[in-house]
Amino acid sequence: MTAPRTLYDKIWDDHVVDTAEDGTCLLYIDRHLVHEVTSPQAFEGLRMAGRKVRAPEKTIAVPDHNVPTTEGRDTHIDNEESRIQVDALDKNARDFGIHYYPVSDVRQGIVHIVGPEQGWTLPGMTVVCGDSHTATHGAFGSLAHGIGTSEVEHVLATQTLIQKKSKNMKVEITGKLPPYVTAKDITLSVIGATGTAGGTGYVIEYCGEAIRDLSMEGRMTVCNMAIEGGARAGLIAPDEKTFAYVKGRPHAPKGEAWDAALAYWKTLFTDEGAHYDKVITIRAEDIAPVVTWGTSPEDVLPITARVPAAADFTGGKVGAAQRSLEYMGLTPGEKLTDVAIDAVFIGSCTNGRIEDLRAAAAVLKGRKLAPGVRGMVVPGSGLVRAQAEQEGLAQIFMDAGFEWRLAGCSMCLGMNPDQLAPGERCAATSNRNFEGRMGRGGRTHLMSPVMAAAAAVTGRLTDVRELMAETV
Ligand SMILES: CC(C)[C@H](C(=O)O)[C@@H](O)C(=O)O
Ligand code: SF4
Repeated sequence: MTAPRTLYDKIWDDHVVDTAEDGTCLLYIDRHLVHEVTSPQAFEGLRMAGRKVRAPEKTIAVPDHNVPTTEGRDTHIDNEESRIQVDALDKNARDFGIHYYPVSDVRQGIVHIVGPEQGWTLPGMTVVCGDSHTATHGAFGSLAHGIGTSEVEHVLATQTLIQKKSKNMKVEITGKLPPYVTAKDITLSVIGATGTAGGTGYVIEYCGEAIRDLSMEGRMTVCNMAIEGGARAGLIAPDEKTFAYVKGRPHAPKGEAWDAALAYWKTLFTDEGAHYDKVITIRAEDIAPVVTWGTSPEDVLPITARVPAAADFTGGKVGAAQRSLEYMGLTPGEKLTDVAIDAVFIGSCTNGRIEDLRAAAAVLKGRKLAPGVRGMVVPGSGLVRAQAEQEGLAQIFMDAGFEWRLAGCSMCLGMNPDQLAPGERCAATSNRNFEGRMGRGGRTHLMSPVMAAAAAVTGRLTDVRELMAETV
């Protein structure tokens, strides 16, 4: 009998090619996702060394960060730096013969939305990308994490990665989520409880009834933010929902290969009695719709709370809270629901999938954006966009006064024309509220799609449960 193993242990063991004396391993990589920002030097390195991409059939590229989300971007991008990066990806994809979804392709979108959608992300795989939110793919029970540009080159050239194993952490969410409390509230609440360094050195496995109850899209939202809690990766054991989601996707196995894959995937769970180095348990019933008030994703509070004072904190956090409050332009003691907003952003790899858009549209149906508030909905991929149009969601957003955009990272980070003006305050469904993240001087409050939609209607941070208790 082998010792009981965690899900992470199993995936790790199945990918080790070689182990050095100090425990460092060479891991085989099953999928390498590539975007325009972190790949140009890596491809340049290959060119200079006269090397090829080792496994072009396992390498998938898509431009997402720098692309404008308005029409015309397939023929021209105004910003020179963005244009150079997108053009370089076009050329590298062609020259090295990897899979590619250019902006003109309806399948283009945010890399972490495209991978699962196209069936590139499968249970039990190792998935890497030069991007921290690669953690998203862990929702399938795959070991997925971000890598740096020199590692991107290493994976391109060898299809392997040098890694040290992390420790195991279990985050269990017991019980059932209350109404209007979502996957986003789970993941933000976990970070609120553990802090942005709480997961440092760990791979988190999320489990428990509330996680099992989530759809695949909700599970992706949870794993997406594992990195915001400092973890190397987030994982959820695959189950029938996972298999149903994957089945029939363009790059999922078919026929006998499917049966063989399924038999393996069913072994991907943590054995009874396996050891976790750290365990955190949260009751789903205790999770409220939350928003962030500060400039770190750990600055999380229930929407029913008031803006904290720096003095409420201890140690280094006192100064950090003071700076956050100043940057965010907030007054201690003010009710969060009294904080007025200027903009609403619905999108990103955290919450830019079809279920997110359905949830936001259900709140916005028959309602309008508050006067003076600008709203933008940016689907996570061209296919999500097409689906939302077909279901009539796009019309609901436009009727409410939102701009309906093309797919990309958009406002989530200020690398493209979608940005906040200095001082503008935004209710956002993305994952980072850092200073200047959405544009210089811009202020970001992170929340779920239903909470962002509720804020859009009232023009201030809002408890979606109260809004939905009113009749339209
Ligand atoms: C640009 C990219 C390297 C970056 C990341 O790694 O996460 C971005 O996606 C982000 O969300 O900040
Ligand atoms: S949507 Fe935001 S978080 Fe996700 S990859 Fe793009 S920039 Fe990073």
